[in-house]
Amino acid sequence: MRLALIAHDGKKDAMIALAGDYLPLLRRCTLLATGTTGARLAEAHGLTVERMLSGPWGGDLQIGARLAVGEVDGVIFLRDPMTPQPHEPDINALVRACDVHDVPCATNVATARLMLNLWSAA
Ligand SMILES: O=C(CO)COP(=O)(O)O
Repeated sequence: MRLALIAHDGKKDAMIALAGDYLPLLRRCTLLATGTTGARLAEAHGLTVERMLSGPWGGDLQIGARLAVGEVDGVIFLRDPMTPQPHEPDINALVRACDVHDVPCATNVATARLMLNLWSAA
C-alpha cells in the first residue's frame, strides 16, 4: 500500500493524532508526504516518509504526478476549510487527479478513519 499523507497547518495536529492511531498499518505502507507534514510524522512517530516539497512550493503537484502514473494507492489530505491557501490551484489539481484516476482520497478525519480501518483489516 502506497499512501500519501498531507495536512494543512491547521490540521497537522489532527494528522499526527490520526497517524498515531494507525501506526501498525502505516509502518507497513510506503508513505509519501508533503514536506512539513512528512517531517512532523517522522518526528512524532518515527515513520519513514518520502518527503516532497512543501505544499505551497509544489509538493501537492509532485504527489499528483506520482499518483497519475500509478504510484499512489490512497491519499489522506486533511485540508483546512477555514483558511485560504495561496496554492489552491495545486490543491484542486491533486484532488482532481484522485478523481481522474479513481484513487481513494480522504479529506477529513472521519473519512480517513474509514479508509484506514478497511486497510488495517485487509
Ligand atoms: O500545503 C500543504 C498541502 O496543500 C501541505 O504542505 P506541508 O506539509 O509542507 O505543510
